[in-house]
Amino acid sequence: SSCCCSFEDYKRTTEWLLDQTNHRPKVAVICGSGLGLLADGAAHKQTFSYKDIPNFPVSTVPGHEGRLVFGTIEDTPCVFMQGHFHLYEGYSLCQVTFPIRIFKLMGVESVLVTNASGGICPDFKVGDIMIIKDHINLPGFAGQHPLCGPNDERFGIRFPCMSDAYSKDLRRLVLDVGSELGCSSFIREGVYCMVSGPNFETIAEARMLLILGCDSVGMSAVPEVTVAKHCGLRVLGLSLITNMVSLDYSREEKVNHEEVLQISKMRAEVLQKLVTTFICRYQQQSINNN
Ligand SMILES: O=P(O)(O)O[C@H]1O[C@H](CO)[C@@H](O)[C@H]1O
Ligand SMILES: Nc1nc2[nH]cnc2c(=O)[nH]1
Repeated sequence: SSCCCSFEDYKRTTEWLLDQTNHRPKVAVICGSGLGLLADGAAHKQTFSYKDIPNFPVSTVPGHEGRLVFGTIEDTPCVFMQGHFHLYEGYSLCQVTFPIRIFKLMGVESVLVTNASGGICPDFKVGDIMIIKDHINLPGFAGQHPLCGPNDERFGIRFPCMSDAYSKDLRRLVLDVGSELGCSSFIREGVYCMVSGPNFETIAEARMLLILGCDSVGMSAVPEVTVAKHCGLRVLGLSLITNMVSLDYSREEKVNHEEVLQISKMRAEVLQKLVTTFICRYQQQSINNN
């Protein structure tokens, strides 16, 4: 899975966007399944359909609007991806992570990745918000990795460190904001595991993930976070637990995407409050380096 996008491709898209908008975002928010609403709190919005942006992939999954929204949260210039891309859609990981490098070239400093995932940790409940502390890149173990192929030093080094992929400062800040908003009872921290999907886990797979130390499982985030870390962006990851993964053969519940969307729409408002307040505090504290 070597990279299919050249530096010129990234540059062309970046220049096109810089030409079309006066917004100069500092924070990028990636909205996961059913979480497009996170952009609603922004002012001075300017929206682009993915299909109109040169080189951009388009969204093919329900719950992903396929729009790039520029706007401000208080004084912070932001860009929101309403919908992101997945390996299971047939995209290469280079396409999946294409927007991250565009954000980098536009001057973004921090990326806030959100998504929906299934709870593995038995203490979790549906509706919990898990701050991603670390991840397991399962497709990466098998060579499905966004940084495979020639390394472009203009973005980052050949062998990036991943032990600090999720900024400690940003995690602390979102925990503080969460407790200030009275959300502490449903904010968790944990390890997110990426699988390629598109099927949900078998029970044996879910049990394996539990043994491996995963707290939740989903089909996104990890490629974007990896590419963001590679090019020096700070990362915060928030995963909404939309369902509990069956670990037990006696359980009758069967997960489906409609249920995932239903829970994320139900919790989007809370998550929006958390994200917008986080961005305000982020700006106030102007955390400059990790
Ligand atoms: O990770 P996001 O896109 O938020 O959504 C998660 O939910 C979808 C499955 O219901 C998959 O796309 C999975 O990755
Ligand atoms: N792989 C996976 N992705 C999800 N996205 C939302 N819920 C789930 C889940 O249970 N498993």
